[in-house]
Amino acid sequence: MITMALSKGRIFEETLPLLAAAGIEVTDDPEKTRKLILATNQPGIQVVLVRATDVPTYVQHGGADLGVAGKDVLLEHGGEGLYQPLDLKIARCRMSVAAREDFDYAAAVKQGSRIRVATKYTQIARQHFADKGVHVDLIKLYGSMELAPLTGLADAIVDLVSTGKTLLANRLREVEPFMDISSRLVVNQAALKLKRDRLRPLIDAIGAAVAKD
Ligand SMILES: Nc1ncnc2c1ncn2[C@@H]1O[C@H](COP(=O)(O)OP(=O)(O)OP(=O)(O)O)[C@@H](O)[C@H]1O
Ligand SMILES: O=P(O)(O)OC[C@H]1O[C@H](OP(=O)(O)OP(=O)(O)O)[C@H](O)[C@@H]1O
Repeated sequence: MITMALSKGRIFEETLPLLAAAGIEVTDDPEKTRKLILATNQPGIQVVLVRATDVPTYVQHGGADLGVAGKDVLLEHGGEGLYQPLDLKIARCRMSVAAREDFDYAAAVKQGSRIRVATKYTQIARQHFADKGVHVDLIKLYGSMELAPLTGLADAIVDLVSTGKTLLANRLREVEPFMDISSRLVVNQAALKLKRDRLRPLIDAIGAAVAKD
């Protein structure tokens, strides 16, 4: 059996056409069933539904042979034990610094003052500010990051931006987009060796579907 880990929502939906191009159809709808193991039209391939942030962990430890995860999630995880053969070019967005409209980010950065940044993406944020030589106090959050500058918890946030609607709705300004994000196919390195005959054609078919788009 080949097991693929996907998260519900945009990753599942945007991966479906790539699987279809490889001849794989998921026969259950994750929005209609409470099942976490979904069958496909191929008896030897199943899909498991996990949290987006858990996909690398499942694949790293062999709970799944392969999966789809955002670059953001992979950078936070570290990518240990994972082979990353394909950028699937789905779930595209960017990682940005955002702040209140009245916060002078450029001046704060130039003056070399310490800034307080709230984020779910502490590894990515730490690396970004280290590259800029900016002193930063990071505050780890698990969601609703937009609230942090509005309540005085932080000067700025590091978060994903796509249309910019979430920032706009909360009167925040994108002050520094710094990384393009898309989702990658990740494969367990041991599984790639042991199940190579089945995994390689699957990876190649998905790769061909990405190239066609
Ligand atoms: N607004 C967006 N537009 C496009 N892609 C996005 C957007 N937000 C997140 N993504 C990408 O999609 C991936 C999955 O996001 P999704 O919102 O489905 O899960 P999540 O809620 O972040 O994860 P979890 O359930 O673990 O908290 C993210 O890791 C990111 O790479
Ligand atoms: O720039 P935007 O298009 O507003 O997207 C950005 C938002 O999307 C993500 O959240 P989440 O996955 O909760 O948002 P969504 O599913 O509502 O897009 C992210 O954490 C931002 O809050």
